[in-house]
This record gives sequence, structure tokens and C-alpha cells, in this order.
Amino acid sequence: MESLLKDFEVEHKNPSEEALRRWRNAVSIVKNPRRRFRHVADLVKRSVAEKKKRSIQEKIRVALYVKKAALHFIDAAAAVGLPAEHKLSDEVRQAGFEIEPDELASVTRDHDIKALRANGGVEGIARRVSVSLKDGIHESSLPNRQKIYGCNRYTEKPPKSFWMFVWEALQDLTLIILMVCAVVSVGVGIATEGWPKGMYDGLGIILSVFLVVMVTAISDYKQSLQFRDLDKEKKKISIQVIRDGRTQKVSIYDLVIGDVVQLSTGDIVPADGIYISGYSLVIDESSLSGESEPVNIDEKNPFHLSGTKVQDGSGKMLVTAVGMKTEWGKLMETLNEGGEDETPLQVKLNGVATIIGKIGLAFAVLTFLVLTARFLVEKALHKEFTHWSSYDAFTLLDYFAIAVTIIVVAVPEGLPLAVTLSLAFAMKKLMYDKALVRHLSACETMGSASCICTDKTGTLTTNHMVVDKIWICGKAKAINNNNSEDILGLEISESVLSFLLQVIFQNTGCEISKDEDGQITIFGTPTEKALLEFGLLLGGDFDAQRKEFQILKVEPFSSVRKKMSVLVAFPEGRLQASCKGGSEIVLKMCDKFVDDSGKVANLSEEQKRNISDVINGFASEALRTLCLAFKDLDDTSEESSIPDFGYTLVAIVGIKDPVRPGVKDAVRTCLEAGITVRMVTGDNINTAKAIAKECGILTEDGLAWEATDLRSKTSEEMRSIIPNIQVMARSSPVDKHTLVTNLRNMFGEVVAVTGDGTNDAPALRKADIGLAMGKSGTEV
Ligand SMILES: Nc1ncnc2c1ncn2[C@@H]1O[C@H](COP(=O)(O)OP(=O)(O)OP(=O)(O)O)[C@@H](O)[C@H]1O
Ligand SMILES: [Ca+2]
Repeated sequence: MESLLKDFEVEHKNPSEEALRRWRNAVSIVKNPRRRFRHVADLVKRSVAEKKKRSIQEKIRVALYVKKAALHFIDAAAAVGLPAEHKLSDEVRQAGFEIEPDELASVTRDHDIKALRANGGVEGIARRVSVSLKDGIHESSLPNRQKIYGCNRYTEKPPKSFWMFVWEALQDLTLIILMVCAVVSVGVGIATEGWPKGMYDGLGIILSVFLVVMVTAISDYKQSLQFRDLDKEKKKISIQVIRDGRTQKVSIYDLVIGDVVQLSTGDIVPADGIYISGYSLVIDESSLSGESEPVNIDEKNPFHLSGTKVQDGSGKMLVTAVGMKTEWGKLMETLNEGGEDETPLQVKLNGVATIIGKIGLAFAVLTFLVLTARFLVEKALHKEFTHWSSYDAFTLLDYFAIAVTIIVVAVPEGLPLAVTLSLAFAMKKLMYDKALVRHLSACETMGSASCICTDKTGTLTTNHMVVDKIWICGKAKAINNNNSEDILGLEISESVLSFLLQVIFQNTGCEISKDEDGQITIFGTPTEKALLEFGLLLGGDFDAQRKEFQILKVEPFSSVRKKMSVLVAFPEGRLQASCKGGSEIVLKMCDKFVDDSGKVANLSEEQKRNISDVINGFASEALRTLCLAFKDLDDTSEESSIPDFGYTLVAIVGIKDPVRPGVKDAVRTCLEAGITVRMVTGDNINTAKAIAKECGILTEDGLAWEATDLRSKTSEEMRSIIPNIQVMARSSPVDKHTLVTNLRNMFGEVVAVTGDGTNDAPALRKADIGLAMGKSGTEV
């Protein structure tokens, strides 16, 4: 059997074009190609779509790069004339806007900096679409905006109606033959046996064909409805916007022109827009232009294109074009063209169906031959060979119908479809368990995984973080979260408290939004939230503190740097940098600290060691540790970057992030099933070890490494280390990716990766199965 099926082998993930072609060619007996190849990639369509995509990308590239160069040229020649005034239509004017949809869309699409300037920059555009850059749009203007500027939706193929499925089911070759047989049978029947008795045979066949077609069409239609539901679920993505002065999350489909969108690392830009403000915003435009070189978006290059990805940094943008007015909208059409790749099981079953089909066909032919031979022999015996009646023709037709019926029932055309159905069923079931499966094949591959690499934060732990311990003024204290009067247990001096609050409130990526009844919601990552909540609990006033200084520069948190730094200016002209991040990393940047008496003192080697012990102490209690530090700068000159040395350590916080209930059992189940489980985390090694022990991942003889130490190893050394690694700490996204690659290539393992953040995205994509966790669901 294996050798018969050798053409029916494809890889789990990204099968080669050649393999896809091979099995298609090996399928020889197909009754209904439309049905048989329904959930299978359409290679022809795909290559057409690929060509179309290339040409669109090429056009975008020309628009982005060549035009830009040309513009510079024109600028240099000082041939600046104001763009032609666009006439405003009454509709736009009555709605209170001052710019035509097409003009607005073309500014961003063509990177037309001249048009932007002529419109008064981003502020000018904002005025024209009547929005305040600070408070965003008014919710009440939503319908108007949608009416005039459109919705953020892309044209989709209309869903197939039920009758389409009936039509497709009718294309079955054997059913067509049977129907012809039925018609002939009716004709011959009426001629020989008369009305109505002669009808019965033919009618019988027609009725059964009708039944087969209906059953097939109904089950196919139901299946398509299921797929539509799944598809809808897959497309639910939300993004942070500011509306009516409040930060809120909305679905990307509800975005309108004028929305102020908050972008942060890992987000897909949901619409075309113009840069308002931001910090070290780096965008990956490869999905649009095919160029792999990321671009910086700032005042000089202020255009955001829909479909690109935020690689680093954070910022705000003003939406200027949505839906089909963006280039992405056009590209979207080509994206799903040609369908999803078939899974190995689907292909195998196609092979089985083909083999059975051949056997069925052979038997059908044999049956027909035997029956006909017997008939002829009998005729010869009765010496009636020259004497033919219509009755004989009828008999032969009957034999033929029998042969075709054998094919109809014996060839399992529905088999490959059945597996798609069962995979879809598995998807649905997983969805009830709150897991969204994006690719059918994942359901299948999941069963053959030999190794799981999981991140820690958010996957093994709940991601509900609270500050649990703090080290400040040379003492470690447990936080009493229930008693806001006396959270620090002991008194600390006013000045130290103000240092601490300053660092917490300056150095945060969080947004606080207050609704009408004063309820506050904090938007931000769990770590940041925990810290900010702690600051509020200490009695800090976020809004008041924020007004005291002006933020000059921000280096947002990234999984590579593992820290966040900001530079602020106080009204009196003083500058201050502050930094928070992975404790051993920030500790290296400090040479002073706030001592027992609340004074700034030099940090000796011994004290550094003591502080390291404190960090390790916190970490081995499974706390995530962060160092908070600041540095006063008297240099008012325009510094190019935020310094990374000479800081004063204010405090170390230990943040509790409890292990999810049930994780330990899940790990045990995996181990019993022979699947190795590894933890790959960005956190401190001791924190990682503590959590890994708690979950049962780290055993006595297992290894725990820091990713930085692994990077320098040769591939030979890796080969001996990797099989025993159970914990990899302080890893960057690239480290995670490398580990997965090595596991797959060196040891041929089928690797499943679970992760919840952007730092897991490369590894998730590389893995045989990527399981993206979390409520938010970073787009992977
Ligand atoms: N907002 C932040 N500001 C500064 N430092 C942070 C912030 N968030 C996390 N860190 C530091 O970075 C480390 C986490 O890095 P990273 O984001 O790569 O991992 P993670 O996603 O939190 O963990 P995992 O990989 O297990 O999911 C933490 O240990 C902490 O020290
Ligand atoms: Ca994570």
C-alpha cells in the first residue's frame, strides 16, 4: 500500500509546488473534479493571483521609491506649484468636511508630501476631516464618515448559494451517465412495455440520482456555512483608537476616516494614514512592496500604509483612507485566491480514493463484460444471434447501469471531503475551548508533534500581574495590596517616594482612560499595568504628574532590548532620563543608588552583589523583577540618544504572575505522551526556573540556559546541549526562532510552539504548528 501511495505525500507546512502537482497528476479517476478538488489549493488560480500580486507590488514600489526620488528632483528644481484646487461636492460640504475622499486617499497612497503640505500637514488634514488630534472623532459622526469616505472592509467573494452546490453535485460524471441511462430507459421502456409501466425503471434511477444530488449538496452547503463562520472568527481583530477623548478598543472593520489610531510593536497597520506622533517607529512594508528593508516613519516620512507591520516603536496615526481605497484592499483580493494548501491526510485519502476507484472501475468493467458475455452466449445457444429485439437493448442497458452503479457506490469520492469535514469539526471544537485554528492542517499536525516549545508569560502564567514585593532604600518589603493606607509596610521618606512615582509615571507605555463616571481603565501590557496600578496605589496622581514634565524621547520596550527608557524635560530646564527593565540588565547601567536614608550614594561592588542577591531572591520566588532607575542630565543640548550608563537605582519590584491552573497536569499529560516540553522565555533565568519547576517542566537532570550564553556556541556544541535544554531564559525573538529551527533541522522533530506575544511571532511562524495564545491574539 505504501508504495502505491508514494505519490501522495506532501509536507505539513508550505508543501512544495512540485509535491502539489505530483499528487494531482496521480489522481486518475475523478468523477466530479469540482467536488474532489474543492478544499484543495487551485494552482492555476494561485499563479494568476501571484502574478497580479507581483504587479500590484511593483506598482506600489514605483509609487514609493521612484516617485519619491522624482519628487525630490522636482523640489530641487523649485518647481513647486500649488496643486489644483479640488472642487468640493455638496455632499462632502454638507457633512462638514472639507476634502474629497479620493484626494485624501491619494495623499497617502502616493506619498504625496507636497499635497500634504498644501493641506497644512497632518493638523490641516485633521481640520479638514473635522477631528481633533487629541480627542479623536466624535462617535456621533461615525455614520456620516462611513457614508462619505467608506468603511474599512474589502470586497469579498459573495458566498456560494445552495443552488451552486446542487449544480456542482450534478457535475458528477457517473451521475450524468446514470441520468442518460434513465432517459434511454424511459424511452425504451415506454416503447416496449407501454405507458406507464415502462416508466418505472427509468424513474427509479432518476429518483435515486435526485436523492444522491440533494444529500451531497446539503452536506456540502452545511460545510461551507461552517467554514464561513470560522472565517469570520479569524478576522476579528481589534485596535486601540481615541474617540471622544477616550482610549478604546474597536474592531478594525469599524475604523473610519479621521480616527486616531494608537500603534504599537506587532500591530498590523489597519488603514492608510498619516503619522501624528510617535517614538522610534519602524515599519515593515514587505507585505506591500516586497522590499524587506524596514522604513522609519516620522515627520519627514509620515505615511502609513494599510497592511504593513509595526516592527518597533509606537505612535499615533490619523486614518486617511480605508477599505478598498487603500492599496492593501486591492492586494487582499489576491491573497486568498487559490485557496488553502491541502493537508497530508487529505492528500493521502485522495490517494486511497484513487486506488479504490481503480479497483471499482475494474470490477465494474468486469461485471459488465461477464454479464454481456453470458447474455451473448445464451443468445448464441438459442440461435437468436441474428435476431435482436428492443428488449435485448434494454437488458444491455441494464447491465451498463449496474456497472455504473458499482462505480457510484464503490468509489469513495467523498472520502477526501470527509476528512476536511472532520478537521473543520475539530476546529469548531477547539473554538469552543477558546482556541482559534487558522489552518486546517494544524488540527492534523497537532497529533504528530514530538516537542513543544512554550513561552512563559501569558501562556503558562495568567498574565494578571501585581507588584508583590519591592526593594527600596536598601530593604525588601512585601506589598500589602489590600491595605492602601500602609502598602509599603514601613514608612519611606517623601523624597524617595517622589523619586519612585516620578520614574513610574514618566516611564510607562500605558494610557489611562477615564469614562463619565470616573471609572479608570488602563490600556497597556500587563507588566506596565501592574507597575502603574502600584503607582496609583501609592497615592500618585497620574494626570497631575504628567503635566509636570514634557516627554522628549522614548525608547519603547522591546523584547530585544528588554528595557524601556524615556527622556523628559522639566519646566525649569532640567533634563531627566529614566529607565526600567530586566533587573540584571538595568543594574549593569547603574553606578549609584538611593540608600537607606533616602540619599543618593555610590554603588560599590559589594552592594552590587547584594542587590544581585535580592534580585535572585525575588526571582526564585517566581516573581518577575524590574529595576527602576533615573539619571539627571544637565546637558540641555540636543542629545541624539538616551544614555545607557550612570543611572541611579531607585527600586527593584517583584511582580507576581501566577501559574495558570491546570498547567501542571497539561505538562504531565504531554510528558506521558512522549512529548518533550521546553520553556523559552524572555524573562530572568531564576524566575523562569522557578516557574518551570512549579509546572513540572524543569527536572533534576534538565538544563536551564540563558540565551545569550547559547548564541556563541558552535553547531557541534549545540547538538549536545539542545536535547537536554528545558529552559531558555532571556531570549529575544531571534533566539526563539533559532531554537525552533535547530530542533527541526538537527533533530527532525515536529515542533509545536505556543506563545502569546510579538516576541514569539517568528518562532510561531517557523514551527510546524504555531499555537498563538491570549485574548488579544497578536496577528501571526
Ligand atoms: N514594559 C516593560 N518595560 C520594561 N521592561 C519590561 C517591560 N515588560 C517586560 N520587561 C522586561 O523584559 C522581560 C520580558 O521580555 P519579553 O517581552 O521578551 O518576554 P515575555 O513575553 O514577557 O515573556 P515570555 O517570552 O515568557 O512570554 C521581563 O523579564 C522584564 O524584565
Ligand atoms: Ca509571552
